[in-house]
Amino acid sequence: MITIKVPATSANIGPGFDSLGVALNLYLTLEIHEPTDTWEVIHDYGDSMPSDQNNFIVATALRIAPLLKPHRLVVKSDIPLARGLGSSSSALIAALSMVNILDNKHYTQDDLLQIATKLEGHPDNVAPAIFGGAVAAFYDGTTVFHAPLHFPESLSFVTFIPDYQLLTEKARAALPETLEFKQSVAASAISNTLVAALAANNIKTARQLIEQDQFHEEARAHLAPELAIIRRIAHQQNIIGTYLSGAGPTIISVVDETEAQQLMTAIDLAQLPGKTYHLHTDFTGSIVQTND
Ligand SMILES: Nc1ncnc2c1ncn2[C@@H]1O[C@H](COP(=O)(O)OP(=O)(O)OP(=O)(O)O)[C@@H](O)[C@H]1O
Ligand SMILES: N[C@@H](CCO)C(=O)O
Repeated sequence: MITIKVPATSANIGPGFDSLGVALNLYLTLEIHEPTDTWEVIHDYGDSMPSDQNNFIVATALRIAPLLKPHRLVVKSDIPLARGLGSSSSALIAALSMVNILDNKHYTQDDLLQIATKLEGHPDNVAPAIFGGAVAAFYDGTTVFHAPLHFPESLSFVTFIPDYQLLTEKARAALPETLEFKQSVAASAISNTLVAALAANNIKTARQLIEQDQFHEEARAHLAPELAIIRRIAHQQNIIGTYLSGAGPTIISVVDETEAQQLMTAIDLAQLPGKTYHLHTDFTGSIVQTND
């Protein structure tokens, strides 16, 4: 049996829209079992999720390798669907890794990134899902350019996951078609300076910028009302900053390890519709294990 393990991811990290992302310690695993006459996908997502060739993982694999031989697959995941934690990206990477193995494609990580980004449309979930850690990336429509993004080791992620879904498609539809030049320059400079501040362990500057997104959070605020609420709660404490994870509705507060529990307690007291977790960076990225 072969097991593929892919981490969750939190994209944008505030002002880094469609560019910055970090892998987190929630995982999807895909077990490839014996060959079968037709595709079988065993999962615990319920009846709304297909269990045959129509399952997103199989359908993605067949887009790349239409003649791939059917197998029995077992999917387990603690990444909630449509919450802004990269569930679709984890499934996509698992599918491509399965093709790589079953069809002997010899894809490199960069090959996986180029294919996954072309399918997903933006690299900020798939890049950290593949490489692990935090990544800065740019996709020009043909090629993905990427580089590791340094996150100070002491930082972790207080993660509020609402109990409702928000499909990325809906959250992207809420975005403006254009952005005025002066605002675009500011939006870009904020993201650039945040990256430099994180790289320099300059927490003071990072704290001033992580909540200054100009690209997407305002346009999506009505779709993820907990962002403003949790920001107000978190501002009572000395944390780095709070942002909309990916396309939402998950809200993440970047905190020093020692401050996490105090913030989680304060968020829980607000009795918002969802659950709070203390997550950490996954530095490994997606891996393939062969179990005899
Ligand atoms: N393990 C899985 N197996 C099959 N389909 C999946 C799986 N995970 C995600 N999907 C598909 O992806 C959809 C969710 O993708 P979507 O991009 O809307 O949200 P997300 O990836 O969880 O969040 P974000 O992209 O903002 O991080 C699900 O509704 C389902 O169709
Ligand atoms: N950058 C993407 C991430 C989606 O996971 C968005 O915000 O729509």
